[in-house]
Amino acid sequence: MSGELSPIDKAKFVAAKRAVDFVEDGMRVGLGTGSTAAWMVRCLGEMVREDGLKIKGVPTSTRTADLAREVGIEVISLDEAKWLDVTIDGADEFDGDLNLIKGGGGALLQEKIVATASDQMIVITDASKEVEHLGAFPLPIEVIPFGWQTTKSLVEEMLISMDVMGRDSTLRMNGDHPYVTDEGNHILDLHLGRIGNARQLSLVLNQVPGVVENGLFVDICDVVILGFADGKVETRDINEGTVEEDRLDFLESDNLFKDMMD
Ligand SMILES: O=C(CO)[C@H](O)[C@H](O)COP(=O)(O)O
Repeated sequence: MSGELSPIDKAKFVAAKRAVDFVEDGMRVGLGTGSTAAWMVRCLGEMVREDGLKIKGVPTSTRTADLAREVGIEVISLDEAKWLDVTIDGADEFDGDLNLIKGGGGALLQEKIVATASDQMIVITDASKEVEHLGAFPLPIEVIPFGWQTTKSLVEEMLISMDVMGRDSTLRMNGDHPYVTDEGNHILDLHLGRIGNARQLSLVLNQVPGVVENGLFVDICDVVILGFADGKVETRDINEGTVEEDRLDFLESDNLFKDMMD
C-alpha cells in the first residue's frame, strides 16, 4: 500500500491501534479477517517485533494467517489454543446492543467459532458500520455446495413463513464462479432490509439443512471501538455504554502508519 490513506482507512487504523492496547504478554488472541482486522494484525506484529510482545494468534482465515506470519506473529490453531483471551475483528454492521452482521469478507464461520471461544470479543470499525436496525447489509449465510439451490429455496420459504422483509437471496460469486470459503462452502447473501429479531432469525436459519452458519453475531461482542479519521476514538462497552475518549494524537508520528503511507 502506498500514498495517502483514505479517511476510512485512517479511521480503521485508529480503531485498530486502540484495540491492541487490550492485548498483553502471554495472551492467546483471535485474529479477525478484513481490512480493519488487517490493521490490527499489522499493529500487533509491530508490537511483537519492536517491543517483544509475546502472544499466540489464532487466525480466522488463510488470508489473516498469511498476514500474521508475515508480520512476525506466532500462529497456532484453535485446537492448540483451546480457549482465547480476546478476539479482535471487524464487522459489517453493529447495533445498539452490539449485535453484528459479519461475513462480508466470507470468513464468518471461523470468525464465529473463534469469537465464541474467547473471553472477550472486541470489534473495531469506522462509524459507517453503526446502524439502528441490522439488515441493510446483506446477511451472509454459509451453505454447503451440495444442493445449494435447494438450500436457497428452503431458506427463502422459511423467510416467507417468518414474514421477514426482503427475502431475496443471491449466491456470492468470485468472477464467473461461486465464491468458495476456506471450508470449501458457498455463501448466500440475504437481502433483508431490516431484521426484527436477530436472535430468532439466527436460530431458525441454522435449522435449515445445508446451512452451516449465518453472519448474525448475537450476544457475542463485548466492546466496539469506533475510530475516526481525525484520531478520535469512541468505545461502546456492553456493560458501561458509550465511553468518549480523547483524540489520539499519533497519526502523523506513528511509524507503522508512516510506513503505510510511503
Ligand atoms: O466479517 C468480516 C469478514 O468475514 C469482516 O470483518 C467484515 O466484512 C468487515 O470488513 P472490513 O473491515 O474490511 O470493512
